[in-house]
Amino acid sequence: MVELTPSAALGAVFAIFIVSRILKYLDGLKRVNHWPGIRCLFIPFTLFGAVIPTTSWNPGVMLTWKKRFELYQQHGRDTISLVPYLDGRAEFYTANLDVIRQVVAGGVKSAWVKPEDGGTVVKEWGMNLFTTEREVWQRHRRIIGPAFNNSMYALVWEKAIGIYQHMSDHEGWSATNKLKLNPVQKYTSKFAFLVVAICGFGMDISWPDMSADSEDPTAYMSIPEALRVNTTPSISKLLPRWCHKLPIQFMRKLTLAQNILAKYMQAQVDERREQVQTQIAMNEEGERDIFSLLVRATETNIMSTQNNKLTLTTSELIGNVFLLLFAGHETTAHTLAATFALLAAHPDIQEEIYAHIIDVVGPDRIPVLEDYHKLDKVLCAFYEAARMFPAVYVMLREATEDTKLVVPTSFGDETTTLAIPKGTRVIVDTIGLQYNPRYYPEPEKFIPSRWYGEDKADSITAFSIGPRNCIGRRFATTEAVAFLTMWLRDWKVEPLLDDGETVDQWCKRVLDARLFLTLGVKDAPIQLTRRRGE
Ligand code: HEM
Repeated sequence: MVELTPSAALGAVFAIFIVSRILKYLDGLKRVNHWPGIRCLFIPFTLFGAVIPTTSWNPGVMLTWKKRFELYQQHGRDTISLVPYLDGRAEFYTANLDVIRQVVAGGVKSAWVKPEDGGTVVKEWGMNLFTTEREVWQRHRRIIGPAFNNSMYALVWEKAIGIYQHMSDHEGWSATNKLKLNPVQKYTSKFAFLVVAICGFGMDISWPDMSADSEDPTAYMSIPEALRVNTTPSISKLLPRWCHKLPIQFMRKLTLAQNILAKYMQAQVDERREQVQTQIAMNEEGERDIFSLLVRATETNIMSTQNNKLTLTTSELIGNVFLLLFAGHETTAHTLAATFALLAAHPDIQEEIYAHIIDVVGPDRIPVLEDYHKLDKVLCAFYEAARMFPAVYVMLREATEDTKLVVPTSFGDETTTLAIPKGTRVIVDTIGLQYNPRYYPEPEKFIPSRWYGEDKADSITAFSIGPRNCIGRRFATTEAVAFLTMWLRDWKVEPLLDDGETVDQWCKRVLDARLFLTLGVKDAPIQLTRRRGE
C-alpha cells in the first residue's frame, strides 16, 4: 500500500479542489450559453459574495448600485451573465424589460418561479402570498386581493392624515417655524409602520406609542415595539436559529419579540374568528383592517358551498399579516425618505409641487381622498424617487424546467433565443432597468415630470409587472400622497448641511444607497422652514 505524506495528501486535496472548480466553471459557461458578462470568484447572493465588499474581483451586493447602467454598457447589451470560479451558480442579470416580462410576468403556468431558498425572512411566520407559487399563490391572491379596495384606501388616507397631525402635535412642530430632522428616516419609518399596523393589522396605536423604545432586551416590550423589531430587516434574522439563544443584546431582543408575538398572534386569530362569526351571524359589518378582512373572508368561504376551498389556515393567516407588515413598512418608508432628500436637493421642483398642492387643496383645507387623482405632481415625485431608489432592488427567478429565453444581442432590437437548462436563475436588476436610457432618458437626473400622464404612470416598474406585481402599490401611493401633501404644504424642505459643507457635497453624501434586504437612501438630514400658505 502506498503511504501518503501529509503534504502529498494536502496537494491531492488541493488538486481535486482545483479540478472541481474548473469543471464547475465550464459547466457554468455552458449553462449561460457562453453569454458575455462577468467572471468572478463569488456570485453576489452567496455567503462570501455578499459579505466581501464590491471589488474588481468580487461583484458583491453593491455591484448593481455602484455601476448602475454602466454595468451593461461595459458588455454592450442589457442582459449579461455572471459565472463564478469558486462559489455560486452561473446566472443572468437583466435590465431589459422584454426579458423581465418573460421571467416575472408569465402567470401561474410560467416556467419561472421564485427560488425556494429566497424569502426566508418573510417565511418565518407561515407561508404567504410572497413565498408561494402556482395554485397555492393563486388561492392566497384571491383571498387577499379583495381586501385592497377603495374602502381600504379611504382608511389609509384618513389614517395617514391623522398620523401626520398627531406627529406634528406630539413632536412640538406646531409651535415652531424652523426644525432640524436628523435623519428624516426617523419620521418616515415610524409613519409607514403606523399606517400598516393600523390599516393592516387593526392595531389601536398612535405616534406617542412608538416613542418608548427600550434598549434593555429583558424589559417589558410592548406589542407595537415587538412588531416593529420583527418586521424591520436586521442581520440577526439571517443567522441560524440556534444563534437566537446567544447572550447577545440584539439577539435577545429579537427572541423576546418573537415569543411575545407568537402568543399574541394566536390569541388575536382566535379572538377575531369568534368576533367575525358573531358578526356574520348577526349580519353586521366588521372592522376594516386587512387582518379582519382576511379572517372574515376565510370564515365566510368555509360556510359557503361554492368557495369552501378558498380559505387560509391559521399559520397562513399569520404569515400573510406579517408579510404585509414587513413588505408595507420598509419599502414605503425608504421611498418617502428618498422623495424628501431629492426634493431638498431640487428646490425648483419642490416649489412647483408646492404651488400644485396649493392649487388643488388650498392653504388650509384637510385633503380628502377625492384629491388623490388631482395631486398627480406629488405622486410623480414619489414615483421618480421609487425609480431612482427602488426599494425592491432585485427580483430572483428560477427555471423549473428546460426552457427558452429571447435575449437582445446588443442595445438594438436584434435578439437571439437561448436554451435555458432547468435550475438557471435570472436576476431582475431593478436598478439597471430603472437607469436604462432605453426606457428613461437622462436616468441619473431627478425628473418627476417624466411620469406625467396616466399612461406613463401605468408603466412604472418599481412595483414589478404582470400578475405578480405589488398588491400594495395603491396602498403605498395613497399613504405617500396624503403624507407628502400635508408635509410639503406646511414646510419647505432643505438640506441640513454639516459645518462648511456645500449643497453639492450634501448631495454626494446623502443621495447614495444603503442596501440590506431592501434599498434605501442614506441617512438624510434635512431642515424645515414653515410655509405661510403664500
Ligand atoms: C414604495 C413601496 C413599495 C414598493 C417599491 C414595492 C415593491 C414590490 C415589488 C417590486 C414586488 C414584487 C417582488 C417580486 O416579485 O419578487 C412587491 C410584491 C409585494 N408587495 Fe410591495 N412594494 C411596496 C409597498 C407595499 C405595501 C405598502 C404592501 C402592503 C401593504 C406591499 C405588499 C406586497 C406583497 C404582499 C407582495 C407580494 C405579491 C405577490 O407575490 O403576489 N408592498 N412589492
